[in-house]
Amino acid sequence: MSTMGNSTNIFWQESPVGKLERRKLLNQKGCVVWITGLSGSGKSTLACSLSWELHTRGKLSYILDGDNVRHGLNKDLGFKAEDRTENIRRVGEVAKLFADAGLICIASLISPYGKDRDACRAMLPDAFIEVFMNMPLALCEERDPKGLYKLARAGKIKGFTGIDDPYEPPLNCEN
Ligand SMILES: Nc1ncnc2c1ncn2[C@@H]1O[C@H](COP(=O)(O)OS(=O)(=O)O)[C@@H](OP(=O)(O)O)[C@H]1O
Ligand SMILES: Nc1ncnc2c1ncn2[C@@H]1O[C@H](COP(=O)(O)OP(=O)(O)O)[C@@H](O)[C@H]1O
Repeated sequence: MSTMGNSTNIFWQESPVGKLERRKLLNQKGCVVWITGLSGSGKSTLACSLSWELHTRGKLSYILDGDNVRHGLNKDLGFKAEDRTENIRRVGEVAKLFADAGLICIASLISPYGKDRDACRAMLPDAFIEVFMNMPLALCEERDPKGLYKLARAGKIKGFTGIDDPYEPPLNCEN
């Protein structure tokens, strides 16, 4: 029996089909590619290219994109620090399930805080590849495909990453 968080008296249920069986069936090893960077740095573009490239090679992948996940699972979350932390925690847990299922899970989120990314890495020993889109703020702001930097500079969006909210570059990424 284990006690975790607010759930008590819960028991881990084993499954007859395990990670190794799934690995054999799919002929691939599940993992998480975690793409972090400023808005406009190219996270979604890279996630899509990678997913397509894997598909053409017969590898099963799935993209968890911050914008998309915020339309459903995380629609209750905003952009204050604790909401971003919860956003990353939930996506980390979902990514862990996908990796356990045998997929190459590509998570594409700003994920601005180092401690939150490190917590996800800790959940996935040997299966977490952190990719930093190391683009200067000025370039992202010049691209501004959604017009959000313009709104943030005009004070119409508060707490925008890189403008008036922090982005902590990774210290231990894989690229
Ligand atoms: N305040 C603020 N700061 C940053 N980004 C904002 C904000 N408000 C809305 N958006 C839009 O939300 C997208 C980022 O969502 P994420 O879930 O990746 O953010 S986070 O990881 O929780 O920080 C981000 O998408 P990308 O441009 O693809 O990064 C923006 O379109
Ligand atoms: N390698 C690249 N070179 C030039 N432009 C790019 C590159 N990657 C992405 N872009 C462009 O930058 C903009 C932001 O890319 P996007 O993938 O939406 O970023 P993010 O998901 O980080 O917000 C888009 O207009 C996209 O076409």
